Amino acid sequence: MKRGVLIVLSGPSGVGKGTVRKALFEEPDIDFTYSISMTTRKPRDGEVHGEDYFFVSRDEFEANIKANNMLEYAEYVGNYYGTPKSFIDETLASGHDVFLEIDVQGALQVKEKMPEGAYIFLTPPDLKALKERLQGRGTDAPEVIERRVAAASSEIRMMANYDYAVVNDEVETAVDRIKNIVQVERLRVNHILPEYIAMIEEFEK
Ligand SMILES: Nc1ncnc2c1ncn2[C@@H]1O[C@H](COP(=O)(O)OP(=O)(O)OP(=O)(O)O)[C@@H](O)[C@H]1O
Ligand SMILES: Nc1nc2c(ncn2[C@@H]2O[C@H](COP(=O)(O)O)[C@@H](O)[C@H]2O)c(=O)[nH]1
Repeated sequence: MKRGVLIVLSGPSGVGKGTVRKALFEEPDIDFTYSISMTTRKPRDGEVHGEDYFFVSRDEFEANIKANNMLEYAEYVGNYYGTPKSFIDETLASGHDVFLEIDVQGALQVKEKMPEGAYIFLTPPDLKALKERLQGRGTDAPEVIERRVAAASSEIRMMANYDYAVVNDEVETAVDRIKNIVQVERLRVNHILPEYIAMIEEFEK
């Protein structure tokens, strides 16, 4: 069976990753499996355990790190965030595409381990717009917003390590750009070749 495509959407906090991901998942021709992250951050109003995140204590998160259960993890503005590993392996092996929405530190860790994925950096039109989006979201205290904007400057420099850059000027345009990227990914030799190798091995038995 052909493995699924691993799609990693990353970029600074407040750029619109969650907004773009939700709009993408509503498209009728999209059938990606979302990887639910684990975090020690407290839930925001309306966030649901097991849907938005697995909300856990610091002790529980650290036990998962020790048990080697995390594909990647990062400490971001005072909290742990990470991707449970077994879910990713099993979903890709079953032929389903997996979509990760994670920060820059985490995305680069995943790229080291799984270079075959599509690494997409979502970028704001400019830093003023980024700050306004964080303020407009109304979920973070002013000092947290300052820390997130400060982190964005160095994160944007890390764009060089990604395969694709998508500007989130308009949500619908960003969604279309990501859909085009995934179509190209399906044509990459590293996605198609393993199926042919398996076919040849079967044929030569
Ligand atoms: N293209 C856009 N134009 C204007 N506002 C946008 C756009 N995309 C997202 N936003 C707004 O920006 C704010 C931040 O978006 P969102 O929460 O999706 O960002 P995020 O990158 O997922 O943040 P975090 O990494 O902190 O979870 C939201 O209020 C959202 O409505
Ligand atoms: N390295 C990881 N980063 C993650 C993961 N899940 C989410 N995130 C990123 O953390 C920041 C802050 O998120 P918020 O929900 O508190 O606003 C943001 O950039 C997320 O994309 C993960 O599993 N690993």
